[in-house]
Amino acid sequence: MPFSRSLTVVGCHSEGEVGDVITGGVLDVPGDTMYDKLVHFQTKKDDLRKLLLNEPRGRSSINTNLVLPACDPRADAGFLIMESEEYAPMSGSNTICTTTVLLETGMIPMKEPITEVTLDTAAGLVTVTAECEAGKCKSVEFDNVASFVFELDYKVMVPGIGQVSVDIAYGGMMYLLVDTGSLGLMVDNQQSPQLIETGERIKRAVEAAYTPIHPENPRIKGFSVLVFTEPLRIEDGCKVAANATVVSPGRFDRSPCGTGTSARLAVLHARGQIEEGEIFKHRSIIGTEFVSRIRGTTKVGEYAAILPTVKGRAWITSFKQVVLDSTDPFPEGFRVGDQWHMPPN
Ligand SMILES: O=C(O)[C@H]1NCC[C@@H]1O
Repeated sequence: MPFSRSLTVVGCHSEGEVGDVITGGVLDVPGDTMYDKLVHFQTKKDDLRKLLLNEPRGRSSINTNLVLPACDPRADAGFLIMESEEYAPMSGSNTICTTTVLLETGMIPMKEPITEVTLDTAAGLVTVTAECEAGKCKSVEFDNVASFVFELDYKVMVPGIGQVSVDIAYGGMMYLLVDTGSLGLMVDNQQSPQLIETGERIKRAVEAAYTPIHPENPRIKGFSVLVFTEPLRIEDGCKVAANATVVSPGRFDRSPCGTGTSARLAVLHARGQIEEGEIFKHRSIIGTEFVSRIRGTTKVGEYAAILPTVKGRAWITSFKQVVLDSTDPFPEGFRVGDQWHMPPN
């Protein structure tokens, strides 16, 4: 066979966001922690992420997860999250997809009605509780890592827009949160091009002025994602908000974004707008929902932090064998500006 790579991949999406899972074809790599393994892939084996996420095998709006043995003996499995521009330390939609694939394919035995799984991620241990019935994960709830606010109402001058006020928070990835109404915009699919362009511009302007650094793992630094927020509303007695999450290089998260939901909960708590135990439903650009709450509080370095719990669903979409022909001229794929937001030179 002329193939230089052959990978077993289970296709999956969580509330619309694709989080495919590599279940075979990649050997474990050295590293004492999952973050060390993340760095190994980032610096020595980034061709795998590019092969799967770039065209022609991928597209701008997908993620791929790699299941690996856990480093922490308390965990059932480890996994690394590959996104278009980075390896995310943690991700909500990808945790829900990975858990669903691990349980529905029998890589970890499913126990009905509830299966508890501990996953080792680059951001730390994450406990997951899946509601299971007839071989299917009906919902997946994860106890995310401690989330906290770096800055509320940080002011930045954005070329072509003017002064913008942003909140800066960590929810497993580094977030910028911007009130959509403050820019005269709305969370609305019709406004997508404007939201994407504005979001990427704000991100670049804040990046030039501020670098958030995780106090307990300084290797986690710099911004990943921007969330356009809408004010809280009350629906059937619950706090609800829509969001549009701009993932670089400039596309929307199709899910409500689990780490973004965690960052939003940290901001809402810091502003006194939500209390421990209250339900917060976060809606995506396509109207899908994650249900979340604050399960406790803690500290991360000097920062007051919350412990977020987020619940959503995922569905397997395919079982595929992805190959690289050794004569393929694009072993790391390519990007084209009609589908990919190309950053300015
Ligand atoms: O759910 C999340 O946390 C995310 N979805 C894709 C981008 C983020 O990782």
